[in-house]
Amino acid sequence: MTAIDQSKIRNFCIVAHIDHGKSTLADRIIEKTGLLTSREMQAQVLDNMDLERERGITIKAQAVRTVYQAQDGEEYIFNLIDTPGHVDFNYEVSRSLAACDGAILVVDAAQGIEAQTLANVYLALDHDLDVFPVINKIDLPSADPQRVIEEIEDVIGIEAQDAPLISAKNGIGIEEVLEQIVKKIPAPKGDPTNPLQALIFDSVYDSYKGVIIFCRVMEGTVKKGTVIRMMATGAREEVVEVGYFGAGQFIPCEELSAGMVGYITASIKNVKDTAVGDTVTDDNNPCAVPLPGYKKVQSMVYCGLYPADGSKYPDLRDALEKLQLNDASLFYEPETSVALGFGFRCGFLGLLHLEIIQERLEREYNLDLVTTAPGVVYKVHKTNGEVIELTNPSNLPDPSEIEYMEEPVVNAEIMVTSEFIGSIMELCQERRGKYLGMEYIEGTRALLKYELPLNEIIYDFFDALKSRSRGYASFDYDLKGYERSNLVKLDILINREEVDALSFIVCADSAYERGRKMCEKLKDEIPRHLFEIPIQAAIGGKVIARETVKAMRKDVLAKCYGGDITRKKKLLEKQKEGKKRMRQFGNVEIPQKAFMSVLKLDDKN
Ligand SMILES: Nc1nc2c(ncn2[C@@H]2O[C@H](COP(=O)(O)OP(=O)(O)OP(=O)(O)O)[C@@H](O)[C@H]2O)c(=O)[nH]1
Repeated sequence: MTAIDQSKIRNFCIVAHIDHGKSTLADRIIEKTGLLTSREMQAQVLDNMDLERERGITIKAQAVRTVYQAQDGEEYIFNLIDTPGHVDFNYEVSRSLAACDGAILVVDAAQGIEAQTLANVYLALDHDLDVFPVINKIDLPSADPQRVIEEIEDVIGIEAQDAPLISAKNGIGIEEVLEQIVKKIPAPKGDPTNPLQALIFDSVYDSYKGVIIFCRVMEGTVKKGTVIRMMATGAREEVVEVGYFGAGQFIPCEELSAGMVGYITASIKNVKDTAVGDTVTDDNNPCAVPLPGYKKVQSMVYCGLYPADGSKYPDLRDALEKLQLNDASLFYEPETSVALGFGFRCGFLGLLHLEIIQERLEREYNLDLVTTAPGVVYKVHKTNGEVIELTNPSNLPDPSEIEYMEEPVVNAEIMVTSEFIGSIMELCQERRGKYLGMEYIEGTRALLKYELPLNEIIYDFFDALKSRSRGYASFDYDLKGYERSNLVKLDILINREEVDALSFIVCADSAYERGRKMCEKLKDEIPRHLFEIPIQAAIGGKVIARETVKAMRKDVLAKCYGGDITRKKKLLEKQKEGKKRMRQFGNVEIPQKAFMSVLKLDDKN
């Protein structure tokens, strides 16, 4: 097969605020375009595809190739690269954008620009992508496309007068979007005869093929037999297959050359070797420098994961190992807790990432988990000059050994309608936010800029934001760096014994308040026992708050007058079920929910 004409390739992504219709538009684009160019059809690549179909690969690809027959009579290859839609994955988003030459900006015709629209579009413009807007959901009665066009021009400053007005849901205006992709997104550049330089923007593990690298070739050519080297990780392997992904399957091809997007397999065993953002080069003819922008992923949020049933520890270890095969940003190491026994300290990109992993462990691996409160990474500067990165509050050195501590802070942008500005500012203030400024957009909405400590937003900030703005606020943030702060460790004592898994780090100014609320929460969560249970919050041995769970005999059958044995059985079963989720600590049983209770302390929620 002869090389593909670079001028007929378009590499792009779709950026949008959540729910503005990105996935629906992507589906429509794929639906209205073909799988192969007419020349490829004759070459019978389809034989290879059946093989893939038999194996039933169901990996969701980060990049889909389709072929569009344009109005100028030419065939264009579209590579649609997916970008994750959540701030937790901002780095992955930036690498996906770096693999594109242009972006479609989808904006909801009724809602207009939102915080994520701005964050994503600025990210795309930062990567020098050509961005063109599309107004979606024009079928909605509340749609006001003209207002949204003006908003895009005023706020973002890009031309929007000829933006296609579409309904992705009803398939209206899609043809115009396809034509604009051809006209407004530039063809890729790069020389196929240069040394290989390809950007990894995603990789997935397949038990049969090994790691499948999704990449954009910037310079040079890669084919079966090329010995490739990942420049940052140093991994080296011979290429087994190259190809692209289309119509739900992997389609092998002869080579990937400059400007193309596709996949490479090379019997690599671990996604850790193929880090997102790394550069693939030819080991025998390497490029001079790697592509810019590579960053090692860093966990932002840590928590302890423990099996509810201690005997399931090996199962949890196996499950984490399997998940990590496919998720290089998941970190874990064994730890022990006095309260919870053997488990793991795990690191995540953010709370959403944590929730996804927790959910997968529970659903796919059938594990009952106890999760300790998530926390951020603190930097502890000790008096002897040593700096510790603290991921588990229990490991905090003795206060006499601490010179000072630092915590991560973020730059946050909150978009909100004017009537809620007051209550959102109040919320940011409560969360130790530093006000940076405010911009009005279209008169009725404002973009608030705050600097906030990360540990104030990983808990219930998003929920609080939503409830205080009746769902109207949207939010985006970026890690800024570390700042010195007056922090203390708050310990919780139940029945006069410290429960290490409940300790957390908190700003000294709000320690009293947090301690009090925490005790109140725990009082509600911990069931009554045969004896009285004091719940105390303490800093460095000094008790600052106390609640008591009164003694009571718990008789679940008390409600069952009459002799309905099935009903009794059901209740006893239910109680047994509840038991599994409890942790025995000393004489006290603590339900799993209690360990997460530090998360929801906002009164106004
Ligand atoms: N009325 C109307 N609804 C639409 C249109 N396009 C998408 N939707 C709906 O809007 C919702 C969100 O659409 P998605 O395509 O999932 O949005 P998204 O931006 O991909 O959202 P995330 O995947 O959550 O980031 C879905 O319920 C769609 O059915 C449209 O043109 N008109």
